[in-house]
Amino acid sequence: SCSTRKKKACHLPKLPASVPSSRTQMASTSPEPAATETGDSVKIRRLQIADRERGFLPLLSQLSSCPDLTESEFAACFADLAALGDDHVILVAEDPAAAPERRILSTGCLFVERKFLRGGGKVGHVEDVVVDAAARGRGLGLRVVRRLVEIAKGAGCYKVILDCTPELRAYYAKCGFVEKGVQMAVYF
Ligand SMILES: CC(=O)SCCNC(=O)CCNC(=O)[C@H](O)C(C)(C)COP(=O)(O)OP(=O)(O)OC[C@H]1O[C@@H](n2cnc3c(N)ncnc32)[C@H](O)[C@@H]1OP(=O)(O)O
Repeated sequence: SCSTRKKKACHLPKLPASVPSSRTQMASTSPEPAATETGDSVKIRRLQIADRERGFLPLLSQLSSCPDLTESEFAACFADLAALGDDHVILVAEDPAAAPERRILSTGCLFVERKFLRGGGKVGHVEDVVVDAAARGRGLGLRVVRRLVEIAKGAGCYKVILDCTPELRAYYAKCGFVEKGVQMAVYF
């Protein structure tokens, strides 16, 4: 939970040289696509700490339970995740023309898992993909997921996997995914 993270965040190890020390923006792995890619001004970039004020949490709450976090709780979670560098990438799509508190229109996350299998291989996990209800059907979900997959490929992952509902099969097929295996879970 974030309260656990909060405690840990006070004792973060010194970051390796490859991880930028910025406390406000997570590390970037490669250049972002041109802002005009889809013919509008929406730009895809790494999560910034200021995105708390731009509607990031209300957007996530369209996906699952996401109670508000205070500024310091948000900062603690951000610091914990930023310390994972390129192993935990959160992308957002920002519309600079929207109202300041509603600028984050889409988000998606990539977690890179290291394995002993495959000679110390890596697997990318795509999580927490959501597009604001008013901005769906404009290709934003596709852009964010494709970008996450590109980042996973660039990081040396041999595959990227995700869990979703049956209704989302067609969407993820458009993003390049094929159905494989069965999803199982234990909830606490
Ligand atoms: C791993 C996870 O996080 S799973 C959770 C996914 N998130 C959610 O379910 C949250 C609620 N839903 C959403 O946020 C959005 O509807 C998303 C993310 C599923 C799709 O985002 P959008 O921006 O609307 O999708 P986008 O416009 O990029 O669509 C890309 C293509 O997929 C298709 N598509 C989009 N959603 C769906 C759907 N639910 N069913 C079938 N096809 C779909 C589109 O028609 C489009 O196809 P086209 O290129 O032939 O026109």
